Amino acid sequence: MIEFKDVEKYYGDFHALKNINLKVEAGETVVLIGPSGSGKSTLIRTVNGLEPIQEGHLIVNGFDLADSKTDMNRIRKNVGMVFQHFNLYANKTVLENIMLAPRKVLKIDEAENKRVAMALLERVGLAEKADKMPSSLSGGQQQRIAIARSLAMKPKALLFDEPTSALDPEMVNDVLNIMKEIAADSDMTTLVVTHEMGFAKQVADRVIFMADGQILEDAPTTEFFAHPKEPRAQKFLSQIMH
Ligand SMILES: Nc1ncnc2c1ncn2[C@@H]1O[C@H](COP(=O)(O)OP(=O)(O)OP(=O)(O)O)[C@@H](O)[C@H]1O
Repeated sequence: MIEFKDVEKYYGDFHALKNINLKVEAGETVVLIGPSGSGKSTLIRTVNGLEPIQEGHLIVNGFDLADSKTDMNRIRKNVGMVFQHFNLYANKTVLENIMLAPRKVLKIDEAENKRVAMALLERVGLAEKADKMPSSLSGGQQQRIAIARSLAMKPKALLFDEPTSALDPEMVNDVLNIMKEIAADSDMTTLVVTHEMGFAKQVADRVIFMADGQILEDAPTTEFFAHPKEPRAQKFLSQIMH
C-alpha cells in the first residue's frame, strides 16, 4: 500500500528525512515513535503529499508521489489524515463537516451521504451532536468527529499525527478506543504517530523508531518492546515508560 524507496526530504537546507526505506502492507497497523523533532510527522505527511519529497520514490496505492504526473487528489481520496488539532471547519455543523468531502469529491447522492454520515456519528458515539458547531464540543469529541470525517471518504489508508496529544487526559481513551477499532479493520492500512505506548503495544503490527530523520529500528511490536536493539530506542523507551 505504501512504499518508501531511498526517500530524502529537505526543508530548505535542513535534511529532515534521511534514506527512508519502509514498506507498509495493505491492512497493516504501523506505529511511529521517537524523540521530538525526529521526523515522524514529516514522514507521515509525505504519504498524502502534504510534504513533497526531494529524492527517492514513494509509492502510495500504486502511484509514485515523486512522479509529477501523479494526481495528488486521487492519492488524498484514498489516504485520510487525522491531525493533532482536529482541523474541523469551524463555520460548519458537525454533520456538514462529515458530508462536505463525500459530496464534493465523491459526488455521492445527498440522502446516502447523510445516511453514511449519521452512521459514522453513531459509530463514534456522537449522533446527538450532528447539528452542533465544532466549537461547542470538547477536544475529544472534536477529534472523534475528525475521525468520522476521514472515514466518510472510505479511505484505503488513514494517517494519524499525534491525535491524542492535544487532549485532556480524560478524553484520550475515547479517541484511542475508536482508533483501536479502525486498526483492527483488516482492510484499513493505518499509520500512527503517537506517544501512547499502551496503544502501540495493543494494536500495532510493527513499530518504527525514528531519530534524527532516520529509521533506526523497524520491528514487530512484541519484539520491539521486549528487546529493542538500538541503544537510542532502549533509552527512549526507558524514559517514556517511567
Ligand atoms: N515546515 C517546516 N520547515 C522547516 N523545518 C521543519 C518544518 N517542519 C518540521 N521541520 C523540522 O523538521 C524536523 C522534524 O520535524 P517533525 O515535526 O517531523 O518531527 P516529529 O518527530 O514529528 O516531532 P514531534 O514529536 O515534536 O512532533 C524538526 O527539526 C523540525 O523543526
